[in-house]
Amino acid sequence: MKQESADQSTPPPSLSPAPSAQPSREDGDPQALWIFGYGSLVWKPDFAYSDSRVGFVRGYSRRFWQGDTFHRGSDKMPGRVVTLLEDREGCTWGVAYQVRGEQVGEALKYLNVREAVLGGYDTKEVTFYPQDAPDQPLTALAYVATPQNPGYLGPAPEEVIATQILACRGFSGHNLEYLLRLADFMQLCGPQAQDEHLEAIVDAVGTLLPCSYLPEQPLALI
Ligand SMILES: N[C@@H](CCC(=O)N[C@@H](CS)C(=O)NCC(=O)O)C(=O)O
Repeated sequence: MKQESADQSTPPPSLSPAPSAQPSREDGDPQALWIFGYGSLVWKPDFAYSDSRVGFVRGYSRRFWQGDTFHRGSDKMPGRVVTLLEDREGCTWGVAYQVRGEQVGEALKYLNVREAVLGGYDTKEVTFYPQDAPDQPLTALAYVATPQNPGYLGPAPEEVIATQILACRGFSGHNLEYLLRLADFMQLCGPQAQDEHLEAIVDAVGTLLPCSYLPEQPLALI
């Protein structure tokens, strides 16, 4: 699933902040960039940033349809991680991180390895709506695994996805941790943030692990 690393140390021209899409910046930093996270980036960005906002993107649904043979799985037992599926009715909650100045190149260089080279993700421009100011949308960069990438697994019944998640681990930890940290984030976002696909997989995990207790309250993992 490894991809040739493209030179992604500078943002695509289309992401040069358009004045209408970006709040005014005190220092007029032309290199400021927003990066939208909706999977592990939600709890583990692992790059320096200047600001972060909880919010959502419209027109996409989150799905555990990307295979992962490095972070949460292996070549023999690929784990499942999330990608975005274009869906006119879809809405996906996550976190947008603002990187500025030298942070931009450092973040893009790091994410190119973590997401593109190791994860099979491509970059895509999305419109992000901050939870606290949905009338002031931001242009952001998202990492999306398309069906054309070699690690793409595609749709499967949530029970099958849960079974796969329970059986896999990789260099970043168990696939179940990935699922539960994302579920925790969604619980913290509040009742307006729903993700039926994620909830169905967590429920299926609870059914498959009758001995385990999945608390109603967030696990406070993040
Ligand atoms: N691009 C999505 C998904 C990112 C994601 O989960 N990528 C995997 C790569 S396959 C990763 O970084 N995993 C690190 C981990 O599982 O701790 C996001 O914005 O969060």
